[in-house]
Amino acid sequence: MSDHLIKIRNLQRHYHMGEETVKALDGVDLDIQAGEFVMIIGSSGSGKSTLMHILGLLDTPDGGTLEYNGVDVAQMKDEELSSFRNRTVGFVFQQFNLLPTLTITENIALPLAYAGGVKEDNLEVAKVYATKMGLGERLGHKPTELSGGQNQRVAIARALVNTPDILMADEPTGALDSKTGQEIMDILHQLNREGKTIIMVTHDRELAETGTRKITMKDGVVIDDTGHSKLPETKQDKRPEIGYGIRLRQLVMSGVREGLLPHKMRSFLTMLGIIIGVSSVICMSSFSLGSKKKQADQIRALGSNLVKITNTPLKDLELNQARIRGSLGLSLKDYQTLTGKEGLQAHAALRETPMTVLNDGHLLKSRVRATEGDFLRVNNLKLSEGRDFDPFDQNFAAKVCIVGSSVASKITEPVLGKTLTLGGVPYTIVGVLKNQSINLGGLEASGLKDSNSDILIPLQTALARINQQKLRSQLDEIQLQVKNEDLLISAGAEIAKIIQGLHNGVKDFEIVIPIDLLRQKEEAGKLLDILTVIISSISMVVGGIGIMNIMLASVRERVREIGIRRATGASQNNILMQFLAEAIILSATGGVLGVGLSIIVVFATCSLVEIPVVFSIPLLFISFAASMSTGLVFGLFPAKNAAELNPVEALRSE
Ligand SMILES: Nc1ncnc2c1ncn2[C@@H]1O[C@H](COP(=O)(O)OP(=O)(O)OP(=O)(O)O)[C@@H](O)[C@H]1O
Repeated sequence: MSDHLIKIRNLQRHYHMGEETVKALDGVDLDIQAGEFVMIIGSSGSGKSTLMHILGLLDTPDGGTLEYNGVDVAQMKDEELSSFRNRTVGFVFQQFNLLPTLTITENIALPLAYAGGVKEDNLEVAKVYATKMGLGERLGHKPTELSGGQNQRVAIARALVNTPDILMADEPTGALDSKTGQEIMDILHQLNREGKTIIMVTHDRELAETGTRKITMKDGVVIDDTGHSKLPETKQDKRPEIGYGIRLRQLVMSGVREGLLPHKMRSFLTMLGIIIGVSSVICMSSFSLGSKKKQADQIRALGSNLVKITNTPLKDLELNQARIRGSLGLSLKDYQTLTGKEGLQAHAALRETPMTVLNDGHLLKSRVRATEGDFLRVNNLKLSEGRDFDPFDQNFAAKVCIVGSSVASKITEPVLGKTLTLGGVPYTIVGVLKNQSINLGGLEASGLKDSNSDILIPLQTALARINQQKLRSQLDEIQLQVKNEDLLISAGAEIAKIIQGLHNGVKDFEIVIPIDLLRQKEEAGKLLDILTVIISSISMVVGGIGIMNIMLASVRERVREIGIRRATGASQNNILMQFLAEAIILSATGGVLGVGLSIIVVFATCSLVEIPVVFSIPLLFISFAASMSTGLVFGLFPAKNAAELNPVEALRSE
């Protein structure tokens, strides 16, 4: 342990400006003991402030050694240096160096925040110090609302709040009138009497005489050193040791208050890229999910687990060749063969039978379809009244029909039992179908149609009437409903094989699996999804660049603030985290606004175009996380810039 509080040997600090080298300190040797009141005097440019900055560990020497209580500060890392500035020294500057956005209590509490204190406690301690300095009435004021003398008292309170061993004052009365200056000097002398070591730079020769020791500098060296008597070291109350570092909540709050709130419009515009990126990806995904769900629901509403075998109408030569090769087109035999297979839940056969339909002698626009099997069940059709065809109707080719809801609406009540004339032959209405309100936009290729304008007749009745058409295949469609949706594709392949065999290899049929068509559409839609992600990512990158740009500007604007924070004990890490927190808050707020906006847009649009509202919850979280990461990635460079600023240069900036 050294006898001296401070011991410096051959201290050098040179500034290089082009060819020229300014030797601000050119070999200073000095020992300072605890309890001294050291006045440093000298002409302008003699190196006083430079010495003070090096003593306060705000600047590093180019040569020589500086020891505090025998510890060489050259060995200290940034965290230790910052902790030292925070706890061992307190600075008072000529220009006060208070943060204009903070109240005086908050300014005084700043070193406590970097000492890791709890905010509420910090403010209480700060109030005690403010009151000690006669500022009890002005606790909630901002520095711009106080006089120069009051501001300097705030600065002294801030310097003392962490009960440092040494107070360093650089021209503390320089910006004050003589009366106020005297008051400040009285405070410093009182502090010295209480045991505080004080090192003060001054131009004032009279003031210089009031210390316990006077050091005169010229051209970077000490030319005179008078009056240093060994003083009894006084014990000072130390604050209990607490972990060094600032709390995350305080970092976030200072980011919001000093970085974002003073520039609300700028902050909002900066967020726009993120808002657009996040909301566009969520909206596009919701629209795509919603329309997929709607189409899947529609397909299921028209009969789930369906495999349809449709007859391919052939013409002329092709038709003749097919018949010569032994294929009669889709036939009852095919139907009977297929329905004998396992794994089916229900089945139906269908033949389109275009006919003129007359109701009471008036033409009725409709589609006549001859059916066999569980046509109603397979196609998810329900009867609103009457009955389905029974085996008797089929076996005896009964002239009965079932009408769709819109056909029924054109017939005078009661509909059941009425007669319609189909192709000149009267048919009795035995059943009426329930209305099927389904919008088939985009899925016509699946062969799905609503049945409201249909008139169904028994297949055997139709075949009995039109058997003479030799070249026409018996059936237009066979519908099979399989038990297990997962087996649809394999069932389709198997069915194709069977019919190919029955048709002697003639490919005059087609297998349609409606739900598979939807899957194929989804596959095609993936390109759009990828495109959306790419566009959103570009938007995020643009947003990120916006954030980086604004953060760089913010760092440039706040260089002095950074210097003040460093002087009160902020480490490089604290500054880095502060600006990073600010960038992340900016982007995360953009993310939240983007998510909020997308929810509004999705609800509004979906209700307008009648698609179900579907959100991918993981995507909401992913988009938000992506926005936060954008802030992290693009905020890192400006935050690093801020952290690496030289504290002295930062303090000197205007
Ligand atoms: N960042 C810098 N770059 C170049 N030269 C510098 C820098 N900082 C200080 N100097 C020079 O170093 C010398 C000492 O400066 P310093 O500020 O320590 O003097 P001072 O005695 O405190 O002066 P004053 O009383 O006018 O404040 C001066 O010549 C100054 O121009």
